[in-house]
Amino acid sequence: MAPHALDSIPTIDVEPLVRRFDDPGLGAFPDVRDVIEQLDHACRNIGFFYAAGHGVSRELMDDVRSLSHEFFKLPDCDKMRIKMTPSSGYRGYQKLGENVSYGMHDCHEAIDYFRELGPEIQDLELAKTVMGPNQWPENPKRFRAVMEDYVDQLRGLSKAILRGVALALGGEADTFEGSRAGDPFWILRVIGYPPKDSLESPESFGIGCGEHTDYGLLTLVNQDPEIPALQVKNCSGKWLWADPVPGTFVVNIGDMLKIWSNGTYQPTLHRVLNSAMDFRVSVPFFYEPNFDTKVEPLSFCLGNSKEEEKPVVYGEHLVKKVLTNFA
Ligand SMILES: O=C(O)CCC(=O)C(=O)O
Ligand SMILES: [Fe+2]
Repeated sequence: MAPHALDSIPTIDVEPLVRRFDDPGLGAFPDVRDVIEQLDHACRNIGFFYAAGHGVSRELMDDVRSLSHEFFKLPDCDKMRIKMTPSSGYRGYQKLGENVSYGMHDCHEAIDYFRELGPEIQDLELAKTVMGPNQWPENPKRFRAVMEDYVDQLRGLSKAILRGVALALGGEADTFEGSRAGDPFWILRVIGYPPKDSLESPESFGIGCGEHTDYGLLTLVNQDPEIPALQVKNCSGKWLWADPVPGTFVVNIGDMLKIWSNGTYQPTLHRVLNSAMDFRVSVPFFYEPNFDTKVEPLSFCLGNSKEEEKPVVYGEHLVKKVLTNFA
């Protein structure tokens, strides 16, 4: 079935899925079935939705963003103490304009955190590019503890949402667990976008983050309220605003879900515009497959599309993207 162009991004109350996620009969509850239907509709037709009823407290979501604002206000010399370099495994702080999307410089500054890899993965040649401990700033003092708690909670939430996605695709609830994504890689990006009037050349720097799809499984974005910035391209090519809805996450699917679903669920192009008068913080959390997993169409999705999706090893896809993301 060809996707149907939506004119707005749906909101899904995922509460029944989160509350019952460990129940062996998950897919049989009427309230969960209702969520699954909505997930299927959103993932087929736009690849984006707002998640409400997710159980992560407003206080924690707000704290993550306000600590990020505090960090970005520090003098450059303090921020550069946790500078990202190839030898830091591309973990750490990047100045304004260093990040690149499809060859274009993005107008943002950011800190990247990646899951630290276990000994079995560290021996893989491929893993060497992104190896290394994460770099935590000395200030704000609570930064590390809050971000680590946040990552733990978002891992749990992503796993619950993916059980719903697996059921929506017609598989077992644990399809994205075990050797597929049971030991998931993850990325946390703490991003700061400058206000429009601070830009030397708003024409060339108006793009906070160029048009792209996300490369993993599921992304959960926690964005500042009241600053419209994120835009999503629907399947008729129209840009829709993903305006902030306080207390919700903007959730979108990534390239790996396209392969596993054999094209049934499409990752959607999106971008960020720096058109606001205020400094904007957004903190996307990327929930990914296991680092060494070969991602290939699920058996029950074979035949869904005219052309079968080609398999990729997730870690290879990640490393390729990381190496082209920096100036
Ligand atoms: O800033 C945002 O809201 C989203 C950023 C984004 O799309 C990304 O980092 O992949
Ligand atoms: Fe993105």
